[in-house]
Amino acid sequence: MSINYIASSKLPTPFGVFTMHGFEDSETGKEHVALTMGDVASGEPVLARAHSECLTGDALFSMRCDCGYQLEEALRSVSEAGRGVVLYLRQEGRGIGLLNKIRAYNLQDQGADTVEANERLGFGADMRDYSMCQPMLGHLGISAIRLMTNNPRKVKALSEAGVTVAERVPLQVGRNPHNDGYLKTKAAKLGHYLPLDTQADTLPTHQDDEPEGA
Ligand SMILES: Nc1nc2c(ncn2[C@@H]2O[C@H](COP(=O)(O)OP(=O)(O)OP(=O)(O)O)[C@@H](O)[C@H]2O)c(=O)[nH]1
Ligand SMILES: [Zn+2]
Repeated sequence: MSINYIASSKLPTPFGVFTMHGFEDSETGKEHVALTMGDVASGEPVLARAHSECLTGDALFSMRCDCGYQLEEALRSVSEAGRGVVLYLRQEGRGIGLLNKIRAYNLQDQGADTVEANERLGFGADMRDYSMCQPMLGHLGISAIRLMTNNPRKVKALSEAGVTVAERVPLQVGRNPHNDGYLKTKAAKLGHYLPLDTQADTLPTHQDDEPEGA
């Protein structure tokens, strides 16, 4: 694993102006991004998200998963805290790539769950690698994070990769009738801290937000 820092720029968003830092993994050619806001190098644990790419959820408004909602909530939370980092990691489809994820979705359309679909295609349930995170955070001067995730395996993997996770911050947003089964499978088979028995629509989505004073 060899992560090279390439360049930084401003990134204005609906949640405020972030600084975008681009990195390249010279072994895989993957291009990763970190968005920061505020003084992240002060030594105090930094509110952080390690977000795995999901083209369908992050960019195409898919309701099959919770990724897009989580990305939006993470950016909003960092902005509200005035300080934080979102790592956008280019490991689509839990590491199997976009086209294999579409193959997996096709199997899910026929009744498989998200884990069974990966396995039928010959992949593990989760093929991700977090070894780029410590070098990216290190470059930004971040020594400890408060990680926004529902995935205890992500906390463990990051810790094993040399990142100090001072705290796990839950990130439960975007449950809807289309992703309810997927979220239940994540809780039952992948160990995510998500309610198993909650009906869809009982967790908040940004679309459900009421205006102030309503
Ligand atoms: N193979 C596969 N990947 C999926 C599927 N649905 C979402 N993904 C990918 O899963 C990744 C996100 O992982 P999740 O398991 O949803 O969540 P997580 O990152 O482990 O945990 P959180 O930090 O709580 O979000 C992204 O790379 C998505 O592209 C699916 O059905 N099959
Ligand atoms: Zn997704």
